[in-house]
Amino acid sequence: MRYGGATGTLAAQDVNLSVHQGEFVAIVGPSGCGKSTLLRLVAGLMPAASGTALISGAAPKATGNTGIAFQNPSLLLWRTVLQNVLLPLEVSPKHKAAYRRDPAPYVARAGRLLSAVGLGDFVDKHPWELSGGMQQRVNLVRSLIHAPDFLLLDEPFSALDAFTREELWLALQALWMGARPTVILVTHDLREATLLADTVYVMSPRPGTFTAQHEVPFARPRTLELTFTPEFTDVIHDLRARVGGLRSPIRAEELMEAVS
Ligand SMILES: Nc1ncnc2c1ncn2[C@@H]1O[C@H](COP(=O)(O)OP(=O)(O)OP(=O)(O)O)[C@@H](O)[C@H]1O
Repeated sequence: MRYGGATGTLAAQDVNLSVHQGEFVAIVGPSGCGKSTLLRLVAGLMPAASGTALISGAAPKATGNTGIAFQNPSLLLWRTVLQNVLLPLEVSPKHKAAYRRDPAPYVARAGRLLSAVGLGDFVDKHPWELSGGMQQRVNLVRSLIHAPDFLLLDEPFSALDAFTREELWLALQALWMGARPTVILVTHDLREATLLADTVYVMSPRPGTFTAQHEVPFARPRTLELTFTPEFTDVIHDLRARVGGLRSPIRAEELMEAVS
């Protein structure tokens, strides 16, 4: 994928990824390496300069039952929280007819999901009345409202405090174990990737390509306690070495000189 024409930024190159139905994949890598670009291609939001993304053998848009929660919540300011969450149902080929006929079961599901993420009292608020972390939770719920078969998540927990984030990890794990959607999660958090994923892929700096693939060996359901065990931290250290070796270093001394 290249942005801005033939001489523009080459964001991702030679990216080959096969995800099995029901698999949970996490993608980690240094900032700006092309992770979000890959998700946009898989979501069918833009065409690749070369190569293809296929979901069950078809172009991404044709599948119609994908849930997307990207980094910036992009909620519609004039709609309430509930109306924002219900938005995918207005366009989902699988659900829009049933939703128009009888919205009540969908509204009930939205209410349950919002309560589950601690937003039960905010259904009638507008996005500008919410904190950044609350908006991110609405964004996540919106991606789940139509019970997607395929879920694309781009740092969906990044604006949350550590405790809420951990709770939502467990909620997402429970949801995945129940409904078994296929998930691609982009994250900077190696603990999050290792807790949630079957397979963690490491991306190189831009132009991004996969440099390592790590199968996570732990049985589910995985607990937060697991993340503090030596076996788990061994995996984190291994991933950290692979990602850390790829990052462009931040030079603390130069930074201090520059600001002084
Ligand atoms: N719309 C765009 N137009 C031009 N260049 C872009 C655009 N979007 C992304 N890029 C460039 O493509 C490269 C990859 O960006 P991308 O957002 O995919 O990275 P990322 O790995 O998701 O980064 P981060 O982890 O910091 O969110 C970056 O160099 C970025 O500047």
